[in-house]
Amino acid sequence: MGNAEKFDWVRGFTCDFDLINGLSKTAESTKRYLSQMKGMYADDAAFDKMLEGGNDPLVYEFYEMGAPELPGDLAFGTSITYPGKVGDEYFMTKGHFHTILDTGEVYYCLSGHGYMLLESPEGDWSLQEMTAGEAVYVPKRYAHRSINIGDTPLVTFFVFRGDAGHDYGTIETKGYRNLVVEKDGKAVAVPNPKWGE
Ligand SMILES: O=P(O)(O)OC[C@H]1O[C@](O)(CO)[C@@H](O)[C@@H]1O
Ligand SMILES: [Fe+2]
Repeated sequence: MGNAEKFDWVRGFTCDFDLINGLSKTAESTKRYLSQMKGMYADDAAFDKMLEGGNDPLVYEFYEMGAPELPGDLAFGTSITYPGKVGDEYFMTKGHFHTILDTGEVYYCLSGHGYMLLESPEGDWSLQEMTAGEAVYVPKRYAHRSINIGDTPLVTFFVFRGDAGHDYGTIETKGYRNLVVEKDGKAVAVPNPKWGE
């Protein structure tokens, strides 16, 4: 049974999410493996090397609970980005704009350490630091990507409008203007050499 049928979106329901690892015993997660992110990391050689020998690390997973795609419903769940790097670039989600660009989102960090990378279509961007207990507001119009800069899973709980939708087109074609890499043991933002390609 899929998540949409498991939960009563009309009369209400409860669902568990672990505070440390973010996983649910009730809902099924959606998993994204490294092979599904081809071209998204700056270092293609390091990317290909990590997939050698049939390896395909799990980069992140999240819960699509099956919220009705309507303006009055709320999609929510946890998102778990695992620790790791491709070359010197930290593991991250693909990231997306909302199809209805004028819709925001809230993320509350349950555990781990990372950044939410925000970027508007006009190129305004920022990194919002996430540690347990911090909430990040993703304003309408901003693309958002979670980046794990720690060595434990980065676990967040998110909520957004049910009909917002995910627009991956821009991110998959142009990318983000900046990347977050490890330099001298620190996480720093650097210009994305592939941006606009
Ligand atoms: O869209 P991406 O970057 O693959 O990541 C999915 C994440 O975005 C969300 O849709 C929340 O915006 C969650 O489902 C999950 O945290
Ligand atoms: Fe979103």
